[in-house]
Amino acid sequence: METLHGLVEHIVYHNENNGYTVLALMCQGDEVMCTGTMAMVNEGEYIKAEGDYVEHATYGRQFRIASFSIEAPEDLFSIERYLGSGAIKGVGPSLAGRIVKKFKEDSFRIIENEPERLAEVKGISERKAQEIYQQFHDKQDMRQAMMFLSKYGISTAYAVKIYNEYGSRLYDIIRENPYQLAEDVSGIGFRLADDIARRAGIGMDSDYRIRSGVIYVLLQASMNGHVYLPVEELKRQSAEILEISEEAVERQLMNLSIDKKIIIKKIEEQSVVYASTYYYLELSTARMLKNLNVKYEVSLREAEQQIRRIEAEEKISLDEMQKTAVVEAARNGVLVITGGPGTGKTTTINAMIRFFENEGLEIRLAAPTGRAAKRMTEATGYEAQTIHRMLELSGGPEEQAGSHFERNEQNPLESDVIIIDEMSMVDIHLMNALLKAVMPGTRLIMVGDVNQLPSVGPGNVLKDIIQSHCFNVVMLTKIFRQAMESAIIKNAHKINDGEDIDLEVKTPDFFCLKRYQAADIQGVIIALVRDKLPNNVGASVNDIQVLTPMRKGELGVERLNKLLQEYLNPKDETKREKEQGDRLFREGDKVMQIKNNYQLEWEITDRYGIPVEKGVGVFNGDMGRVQEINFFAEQMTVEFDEGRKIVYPFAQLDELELAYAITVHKSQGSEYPAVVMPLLTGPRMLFNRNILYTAVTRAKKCVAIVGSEQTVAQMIHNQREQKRYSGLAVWLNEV
Ligand SMILES: Nc1ncnc2c1ncn2[C@@H]1O[C@H](COP(=O)(O)OP(=O)(O)OP(=O)(O)O)[C@@H](O)[C@H]1O
Repeated sequence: METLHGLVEHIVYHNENNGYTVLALMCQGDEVMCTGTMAMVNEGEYIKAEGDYVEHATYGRQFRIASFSIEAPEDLFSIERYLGSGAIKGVGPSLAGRIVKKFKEDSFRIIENEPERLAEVKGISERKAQEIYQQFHDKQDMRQAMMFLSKYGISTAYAVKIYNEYGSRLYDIIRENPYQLAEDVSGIGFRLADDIARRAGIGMDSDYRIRSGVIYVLLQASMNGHVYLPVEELKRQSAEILEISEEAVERQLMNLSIDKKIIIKKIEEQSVVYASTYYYLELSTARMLKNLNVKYEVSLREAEQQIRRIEAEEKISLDEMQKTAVVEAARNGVLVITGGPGTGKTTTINAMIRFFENEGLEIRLAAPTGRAAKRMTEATGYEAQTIHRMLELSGGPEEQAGSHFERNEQNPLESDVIIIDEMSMVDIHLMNALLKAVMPGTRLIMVGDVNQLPSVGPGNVLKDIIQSHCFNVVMLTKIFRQAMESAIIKNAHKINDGEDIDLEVKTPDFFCLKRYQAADIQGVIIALVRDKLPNNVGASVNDIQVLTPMRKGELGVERLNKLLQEYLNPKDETKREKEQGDRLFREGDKVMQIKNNYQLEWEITDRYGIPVEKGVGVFNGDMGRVQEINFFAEQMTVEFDEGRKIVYPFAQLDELELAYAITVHKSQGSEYPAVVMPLLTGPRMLFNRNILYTAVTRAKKCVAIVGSEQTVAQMIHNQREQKRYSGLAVWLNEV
């Protein structure tokens, strides 16, 4: 380790998120380039830096700072320079000069201890003197806080957030109840808080710890799609992660309930526990949906006449159920249309659009994902948006809390009819947000396939709405002749009905290559994706999607991605790589965003690189390609659909994953020209009908199964699904 003392001459780069800084330091007349994690450092400051010189491939000799501290400037010139550096807002070089001229070496002491005397300087009012003191003080406060927090192993990025949230209260909070952080500071969860608590010497049986742990378990459950947990399940899981007894957990449930952090309810004779927010989310969703369900007087005779006209114009003859769907859509505030592939959902939507258009009503179409919206637009010739966009999502500084929808109860959508496609993917959060923006008097038509996997986010919205029996539901069951010609659609329906499919016949659009060793299967997958399928289906290698039920194992997402990356985008001197934990990203890689982020900004540029459109938000399941890795700026640029480019600071790369292979769960709502699916062995919970059905229905032109035909048969007959705890159907019947 070496020590440098010097003046921060220039800050070349500073990443707000993680504190990573590149700066030029003047040390005895020499300029030294330094890099390091520094939350708070300003041009014009003196620092003492400890670290080592390293040789950087591109930027040459640099000093890598391991730790640093701010030193008081020694001479008048330096004091003046610091004050005038912009570190204190409202003090520029000339004012700094006047302050130093007046107070000389005493300048800092005066600012700190007798700030009122600053007003003796020309151009400084009493108020300004106070402001200068405040800023000077805040800076020192913050520095002190950073030092304190670093003792608890808290990174600079979190330290800044904690400081901004609590100010000087942070000392008490860290010492007494660091679990508070998990509630207030985005990005800090129970695990991290627990770690801090351990360092602060807080006991395993602390009340705060147990309460925070219980909330954490409920939050984890919501990430697995549950809106609540049965009380027994909650006690068991909490006791397990907290390593304490279930009785100790039970004692805190009452306290949490008194504090309104949780709500305990009875559902079908069973005691269940909700995190409060989820309870109110479900309850208000139920209320709003019920309020929307008004009946409209529509004469059946006139409606049928209308439909006949549409049939003639569109040269189509609607099936009885399709006609019923159109009539019911006109008569009800809320309508659900559900059916499998090829049962005429899109055709029905089209007929409805014509029907409402003829009535002079204003219509809006939307779907939960960008891809689904795009497909809806193509199929109807009517512009469809994502639900997020329709509700005018606008980002804010804090995840979730700061971002909000411009369209809500105060500013509802002005539309007579709203048609939502791919409803199975809508979770309780999005449903609630949607309903807030839809006023009674608007017709809401929800279209989807209830046999698809439920939404990734919590809730079982479509299924619950259907099972509540509170609304009109039209089930389309007939598969149209044209659709019948597709082996994909035929087999999808067989799978859904629990019938075996014939894997002996190989058709170009549906075949099974039998292999019984994982290594063989891997080899076949590579050959299919890289060599065979692109030509056969007329798509690029990147459009062909490997879907697997699992994450782990030789045929799980993680292993397959490493393998496919090696073969489809191999190491190459011209492609930069970035390792992040156990992931390796390479320029050109196919990647997927794995959580909703309402803040990340995207930009679409024209061919000269000039931005033509900007926006915020990237969502769980969005796929893109790594365009550039930039080590100097510590960031990676990913290009998503429609050319939306997003710059990820390296610290945020954990929101991305390779996507050559993805789980079937993540594929919901997307369609691919060809789907390749390894199916050998795996847990029964994942190798079920629902998963197979969802995977098969993602393919437009070709399904290639590689593995064991017996596994396929077992999946068709395994109706076991992962249970989802959600109460929407119950509240729909109670409100
Ligand atoms: N009433 C009808 N008479 C004849 N053909 C129809 C009728 N309704 C739909 N079809 C045809 O059946 C096929 C499937 O219809 P459509 O695309 O509307 O179904 P879908 O349920 O939206 O399917 P997917 O979920 O696969 O998109 C299409 O080729 C369509 O032209």
